[in-house]
Amino acid sequence: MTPTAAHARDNDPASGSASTAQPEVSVDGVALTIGQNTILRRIDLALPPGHIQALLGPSGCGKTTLLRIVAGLLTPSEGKVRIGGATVADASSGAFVPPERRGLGMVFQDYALWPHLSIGGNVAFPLEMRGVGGAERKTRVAKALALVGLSGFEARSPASLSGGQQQRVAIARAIVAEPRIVLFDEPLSNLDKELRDQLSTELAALVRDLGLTALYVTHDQGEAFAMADSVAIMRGGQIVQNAPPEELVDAPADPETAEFLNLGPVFTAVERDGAWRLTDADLALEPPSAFAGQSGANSRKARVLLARRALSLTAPGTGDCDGTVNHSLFRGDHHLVTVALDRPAQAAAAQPVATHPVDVLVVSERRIRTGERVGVRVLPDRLRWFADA
Ligand SMILES: Nc1ncnc2c1ncn2[C@@H]1O[C@H](COP(=O)(O)OP(=O)(O)OP(=O)(O)O)[C@@H](O)[C@H]1O
Repeated sequence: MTPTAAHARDNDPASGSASTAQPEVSVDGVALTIGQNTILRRIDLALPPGHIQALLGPSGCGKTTLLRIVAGLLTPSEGKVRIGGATVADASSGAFVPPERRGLGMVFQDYALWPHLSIGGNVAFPLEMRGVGGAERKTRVAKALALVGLSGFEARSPASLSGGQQQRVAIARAIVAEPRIVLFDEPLSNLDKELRDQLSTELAALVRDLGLTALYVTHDQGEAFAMADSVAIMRGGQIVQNAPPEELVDAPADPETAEFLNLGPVFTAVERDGAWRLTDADLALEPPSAFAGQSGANSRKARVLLARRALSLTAPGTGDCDGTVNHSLFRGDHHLVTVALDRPAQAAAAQPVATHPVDVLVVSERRIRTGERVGVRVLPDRLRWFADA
């Protein structure tokens, strides 16, 4: 895709009152219950103009449902959705603006191209719906196809295109009417990894170049982190954390989020005689003072994320803990080494076979053979502590 200049804005009735001070999209206290099922609980989101917001979470967490509520394909049981400052859904008043009047473009996982229409016909469809005349339609279709790298494809049929090309057509169709906002529902998940990486980079550049505000549903962390300004982590119908990717990596909100983001293992630590140690490894740790201050008199347990970025390898006896290499995986430009940390001396004596081995992942530049003894050094300010619930 070859982004050029920013699009002019449509005069859409749903977004005509927009001002740059307002969020382009806001979701306030949205909940959805269907029968006995609570699918979404009190969702709040505010997308400033030009913001790319990803919704990331495991299957069934409610990402698509939230997107469909913003799109107007579902109505919320509670709460309000505003687009460009105008209310488009409000459960308390019953206000509802239908999808075609929300000024949105949409891209779905399955491309959703009409097989009986040519590529040109598919891309022109939103313009036809708006009564745009033939000559202008042709120009705008050509421009949209050029933006996605498919100039001259107007007469082709969808069936003659590869999956990646079909998705480019769907993207052209979503932007041809120059919407302010585009909603993406797992747009790349039907494509193979190489194409996904390429298209996600191109798509992010296109969205930014056009100044679009985007809501982007995915279960692929790499895609969300590469594309989005902020990533909302969803679990069980709720947003558990919404932050820029760097902040999610630095400070995941809870152990489940740390594990979902595959940042490293989370272990239990206990405080005894003023010193904190892992329960199952011979490793003393220093918690941040703010965290130590938060623990009450009875709270002597915590959980701690031993993120890969907090650990490095050193010679045995020269780090914070020694361990034995379980295995080493070559990852193209580094080795990912799994180290079983040594158990505390008294636990090892009482119970020679570790019931809870503390396996940590450490990045290494050299291959290390299984069974080799190593030291592990910890960078205390890269640890993430969680008060035990
Ligand atoms: N019409 C419906 N009636 C009852 N339950 C529904 C309905 N639509 C969705 N659900 C349920 O709501 C939950 C959230 O679904 P949703 O499709 O939003 O999840 P998701 O995070 O997008 O998952 P996936 O990545 O698999 O698409 C699921 O448990 C789903 O079964």
